[in-house]
Amino acid sequence: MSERPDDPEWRLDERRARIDAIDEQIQSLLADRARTAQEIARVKEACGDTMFYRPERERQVLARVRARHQGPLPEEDVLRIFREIMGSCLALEQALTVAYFGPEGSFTEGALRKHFGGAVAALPQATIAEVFRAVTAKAADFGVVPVENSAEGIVNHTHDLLMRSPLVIVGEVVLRVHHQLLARAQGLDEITHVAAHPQALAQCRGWIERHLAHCEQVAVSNNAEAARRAASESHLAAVASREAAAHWGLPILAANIEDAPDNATRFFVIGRHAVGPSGQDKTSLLLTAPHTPGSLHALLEPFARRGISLLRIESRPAQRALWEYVFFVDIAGHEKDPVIEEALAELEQRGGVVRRLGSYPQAV
Ligand SMILES: O=C(O)C(=O)C[C@]1(C(=O)O)C=C[C@@H](O)C=C1
Repeated sequence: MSERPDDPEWRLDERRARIDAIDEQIQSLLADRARTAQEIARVKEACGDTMFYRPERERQVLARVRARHQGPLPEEDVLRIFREIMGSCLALEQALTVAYFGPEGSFTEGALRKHFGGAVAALPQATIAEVFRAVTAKAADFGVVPVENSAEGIVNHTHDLLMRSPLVIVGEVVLRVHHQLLARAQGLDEITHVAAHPQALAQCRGWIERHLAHCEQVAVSNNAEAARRAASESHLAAVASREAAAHWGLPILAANIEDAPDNATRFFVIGRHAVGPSGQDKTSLLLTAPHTPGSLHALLEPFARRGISLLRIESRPAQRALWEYVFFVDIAGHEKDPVIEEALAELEQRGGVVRRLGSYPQAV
């Protein structure tokens, strides 16, 4: 090895030696952190506490990472690395199984990995109802289901299941959604059919009208299924994710074809046990109001009077009587916050609360 500082080879070797030394420190700190998580597990066990996964604490750790962040790595990348570290530490405490609306390569799996990292066992389910069933039957510890899309609105099926299920919401995940056109065809003119979930077709309506006006649109149960078909049918293109392209070895004929560039999907993490406050929480509620003038106003007024922010309100048929509606309401804060406790007690007294669906940390 040359020793001259102006020699490029010497400069490269010198910096690589620095990276080797830094890696050694990172690895030793990671082992320290992992051993500390194991100690935490023993403390929890000693108190008879079997809740090893603590979404509220994870939210606080990630909020600290974000507050400290100064680059040069992108903030999203640093957050992802810390999520993985926590996920691996948690796996030393307890092996988790998480059911999700599959199949493999679906956006819901992407949301699961964003939230839990790579260390949990992921269990794909054919329907959203199966995800609820797996968690209720303890075949999985948690479940991940889609809730709403910024372009197409709410996922009705998830809301109808939440209405009937004893499970609680323990987390939310927001995922930027990009759609790719996948096909084995050489060019767009060879394609005769374009397949996807109806919501994905709707999210790419403009692009499809401009570039695939000659094609028949095929609605399928999910985009991963569309990709599976595109892998064997050469004149069929699928609208699906990059993960699906990799999974089926399909070329991407056109990238990011969604009409709205800020297209995002929100997911709920569902579980059997309530989550404590993190300091940055949301509470989801199922409310009802009689068919009388001003009843919706009266329902929301206890929140407004106390300065509690209303984040979302959706109405759904109550499934009890024709034209009876329930409201899915998200407010800022945790149900244990004194002002929220007060507002809920007032509403409960009036019969306005059907169910508390859960308090959970806001998505990072
Ligand atoms: O703080 C805890 O309770 C831990 O178990 C440690 C830890 C972490 O790695 O930081 C791991 C898992 C929990 O979900 C939250 C945090």
